[in-house]
Amino acid sequence: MIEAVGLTKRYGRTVAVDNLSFTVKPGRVTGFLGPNGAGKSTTMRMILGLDRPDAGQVRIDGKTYHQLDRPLRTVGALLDAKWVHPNRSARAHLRWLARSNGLPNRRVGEVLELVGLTSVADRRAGGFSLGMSQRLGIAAALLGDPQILLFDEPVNGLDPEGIHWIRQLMKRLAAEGRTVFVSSHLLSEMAQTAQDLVVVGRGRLIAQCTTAEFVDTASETSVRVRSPQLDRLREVLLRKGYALHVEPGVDGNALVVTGSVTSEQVGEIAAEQDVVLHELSVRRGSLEEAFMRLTGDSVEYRTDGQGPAGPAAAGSEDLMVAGGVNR
Ligand SMILES: Nc1ncnc2c1ncn2[C@@H]1O[C@H](COP(=O)(O)OP(=O)(O)OP(=O)(O)O)[C@@H](O)[C@H]1O
Repeated sequence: MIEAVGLTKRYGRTVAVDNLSFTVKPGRVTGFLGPNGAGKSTTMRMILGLDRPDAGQVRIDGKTYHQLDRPLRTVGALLDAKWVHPNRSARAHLRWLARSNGLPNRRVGEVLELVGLTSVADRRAGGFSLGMSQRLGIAAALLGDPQILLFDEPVNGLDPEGIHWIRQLMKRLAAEGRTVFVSSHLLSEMAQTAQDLVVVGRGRLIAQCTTAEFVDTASETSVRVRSPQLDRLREVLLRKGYALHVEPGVDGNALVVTGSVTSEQVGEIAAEQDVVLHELSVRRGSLEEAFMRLTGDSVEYRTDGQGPAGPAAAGSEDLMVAGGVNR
């Protein structure tokens, strides 16, 4: 369990992390999401005692990192995959880490096997591809068999096979009852991996909830309907005040009904009017859509030429409180 309370970190005039409180539970993968510069790496560094908070605190199983007797046995982290002496082999690097942390040498062979690096373990780590370096970083994080794992952007630059491997590994570690906290920009990746989310913007908490709650509250669900009597259905729905648009498709035109609408409502209206339906499907919003909606105003640098945006939008927070996302 990781618990942050009022965590704050300033660099000169920049407030990198601003009164941030959240909890990361065991047995689940928790995604740490936020736009560039939102304070994710700074938060991870404070969890690991690498940066000192200006205010607030963060505890790992009730203790600060510096209070842990054997830190590597409690918490393992992948922060920077290239943090390894380039002339050392993967095995030598892990042996050195094991020795300096009082961990048994046999763990080196075990973690090399676990991350699939056994066959290249005696090669110079400096010649490793990014994917191999990520695996070595993960081997180092797992060396002390910790119950808590932190991964900062673990899938950055990886090919689909590497991404799939990391996704499965994180799920397995959580299924073993460990606490897995992982930051990423890749929303579709997080949607497939994380059960819980901590979402930040400009150092402040935007939401802490399950991934499903986040998507449901912050993005729009719509109903798609196809019918040989589409014009008639469209007319009735418009008369009843539904918002909709026509969507051309390979299987003919469809109506997409938006707003607070259920497939039951659309289906019943069609039945009342004796309109034959060929399709009635619900489309859920994506994590990406929800994320853009809630973090849109807290993006530090934009590509629309407007430069730095204002502080984390009060509007976003209103939306969350209203929707009950922020717990
Ligand atoms: N050592 C530092 N000195 C000065 N400013 C810093 C330092 N580290 C981070 N910052 C600033 O603090 C803010 C948060 O940065 P941080 O790297 O924690 O964000 P992030 O969410 O991890 O971003 P990214 O997704 O781009 O990695 C940014 O404005 C950044 O420029």
